[in-house]
Amino acid sequence: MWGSQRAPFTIRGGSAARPRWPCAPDQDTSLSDFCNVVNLWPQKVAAMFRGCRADDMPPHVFAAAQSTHRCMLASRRDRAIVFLGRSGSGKTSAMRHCVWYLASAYPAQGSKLTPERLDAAFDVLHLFGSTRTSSNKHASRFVSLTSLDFDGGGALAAASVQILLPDLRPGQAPLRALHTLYHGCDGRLRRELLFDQSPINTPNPFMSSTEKADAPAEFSALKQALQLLAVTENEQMAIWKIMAAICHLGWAGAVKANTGSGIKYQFASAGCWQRAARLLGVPTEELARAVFVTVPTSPQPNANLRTPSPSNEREMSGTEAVDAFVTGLYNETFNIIAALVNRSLSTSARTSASILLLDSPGADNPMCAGQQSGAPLSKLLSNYLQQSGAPLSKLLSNYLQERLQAMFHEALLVAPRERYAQEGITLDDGAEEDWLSETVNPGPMVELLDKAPQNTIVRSSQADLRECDRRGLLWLLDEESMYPGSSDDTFLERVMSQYAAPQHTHYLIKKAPHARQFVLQHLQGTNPVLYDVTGWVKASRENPVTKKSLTLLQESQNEEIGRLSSWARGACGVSAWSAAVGDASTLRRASSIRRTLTSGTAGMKRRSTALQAKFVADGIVDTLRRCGAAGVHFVCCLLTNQPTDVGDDVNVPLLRSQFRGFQLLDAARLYKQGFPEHMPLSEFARRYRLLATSESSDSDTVQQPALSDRQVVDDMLLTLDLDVTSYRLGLTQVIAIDVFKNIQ
Ligand SMILES: Nc1ncnc2c1ncn2[C@@H]1O[C@H](COP(=O)(O)OP(=O)(O)OP(=O)(O)O)[C@@H](O)[C@H]1O
Repeated sequence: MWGSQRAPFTIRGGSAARPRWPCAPDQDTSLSDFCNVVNLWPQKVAAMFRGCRADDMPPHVFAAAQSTHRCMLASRRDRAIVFLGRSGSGKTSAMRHCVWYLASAYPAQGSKLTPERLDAAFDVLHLFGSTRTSSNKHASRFVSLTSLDFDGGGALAAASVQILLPDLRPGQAPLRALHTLYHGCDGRLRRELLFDQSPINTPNPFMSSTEKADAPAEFSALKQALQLLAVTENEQMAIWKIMAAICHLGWAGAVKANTGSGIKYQFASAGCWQRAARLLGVPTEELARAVFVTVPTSPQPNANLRTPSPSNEREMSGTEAVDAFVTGLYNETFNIIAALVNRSLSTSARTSASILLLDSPGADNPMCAGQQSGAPLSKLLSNYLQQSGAPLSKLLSNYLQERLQAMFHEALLVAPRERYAQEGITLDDGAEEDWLSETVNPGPMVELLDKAPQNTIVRSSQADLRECDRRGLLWLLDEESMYPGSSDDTFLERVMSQYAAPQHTHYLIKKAPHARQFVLQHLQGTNPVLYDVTGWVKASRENPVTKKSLTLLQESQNEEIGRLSSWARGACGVSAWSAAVGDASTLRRASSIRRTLTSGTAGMKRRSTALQAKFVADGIVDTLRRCGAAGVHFVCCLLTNQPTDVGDDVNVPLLRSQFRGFQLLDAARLYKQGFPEHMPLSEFARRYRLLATSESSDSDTVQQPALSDRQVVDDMLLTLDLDVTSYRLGLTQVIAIDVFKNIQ
């Protein structure tokens, strides 16, 4: 069921069949329409797109992949597709559809990069890197930057996946892979992983007890996928052992030890502790030391001292230490998985340009997860304020969504207008004021979150000084985490005094009635999220216990575990990301993000969790910018229902709020009323002079300076008898809508 072809936002029959619509506002050639993605047999659907003209393509996510491939081939430059949308709206699925389409439409002869292998790679990554939330059963917990590298003929020759900002904490949200392993592994493996000795009646904070029935099938599918990726039995066993150790540490728990002097912690269950140590291949004492030794026994420092010093060792309880250690172990496992996936996808083939696909955890709003369709916003907000607020990790993923929305705003709303202004063309679309308004611009929210402190102050007034002193929330959090006298309350106080009423940014942030809570109006106020800052100051610095897990794994007496963890580090460089080994363009990109993370301020702030999110976002935006002004395509995925909606009817208020939040109508209006195609005058004259029969098409006239070019092109356009409303002649460019492709 397709939306009508040229109408920009057509939604047809959005009821039961499929509740989500990926659409692709494509900057280069056409603005793809909204559509219902109906999973007809994908091969049949894919066949409709191969070799199809841009304007003949039905609105589908395959069209985004096809036109991006065409642009990449024509320009010989990297191109990118960015998937935007709220959590559960289908970004990951749409990204996987694009990868599947490109792998099956453009295979290189004899290449191992089959659609099945790529599918297996994403199955594995998403099984290890997703968790269950109220809006999505399999919500991604990491950013993936997939690079599909094509040879000169446009065939897929290599691929890689960079993993950024993994937010995988078994103590906070049960992770799918642990659940699948524990409930899905068979008798013999179960004994080897010592699960037969586990205290089944003791609750385990790292595992959920729901939906056990699917686990065996899911586990055997996981093993098959790993096999397809050429992960050996020994490597698989090493991974299972680390994960089983995490489960045993969950049962082991922590208690205060009776030492007489100061506070000390130890494992509550000696049996589970020993089993975890056995599986990891480390001495039991070594394991206990790694987990508990940094938990301080000294009294609290004087609260009045504000001398900078890393402070997250303060007040760490035994349970927090176990959580931090397990988080480190799980992240190392995920790092190993990403390195194995990349080993299986990398090739030594020469490549000429790439398509980058960016998928990230979607903007999340717990308020919407529990809403009834059509309820007034004020009612929702007051219900919502009774709930518990979102943690720091949610703020960091919502921050990345704001950065990506800012890119969308820049590419589809700001850049075209700047081009019209430079070319001396006025556009009467009646939206000038809306567009300039701060409230429909993601910029102020991004500034509120990440504005860097200014060292050099040139001021003329007190107001200037205040403005210079203002720094983003992430920077404030970093500063507070450095001072012994600071707390979550002092952090919130500083944020409120800098940004809430009576400051001019008051429309972006509000204090909530409960202590330590505030609301941020994400995505132009369409996605208000309630945050609770409890524990943020501590969480904003890397926990030293988390790092201990890597050392322990590298020193493991289990040869395979030691080898894999050292190799994965070597292959991937730093913990926050993983890249392919082998392909030059991928390495270039990976190392450019690594440079962003390790040099300058980012390098100095590498222990700051909050600021690392900013620097990773900077790296992603830089990488995408290298694809050029028209090189980034956006696929916006829309949620049509909330999990709690009754029936299958489309939730219209929800849909409207996403349209506003993603600025889709503004972008469509500008596209329709503006002139999205543009070409330098000389290029136009060179390309089309044979079609124009006037004298001006004489070859030597094309060499004349800019003014003559303009005359030449003017004559040509008249000779070509084009609709005068479909183009404008700028100072240096012809800008047009639906012209270039029609006169070929
Ligand atoms: N076009 C579609 N039609 C119907 N269901 C879909 C469609 N696309 C995705 N889904 C289903 O919706 C659910 C959420 O999809 P997905 O995980 O891709 O969302 P997401 O936007 O990546 O979420 P998150 O940001 O939380 O990772 C999955 O169960 C998926 O199978």
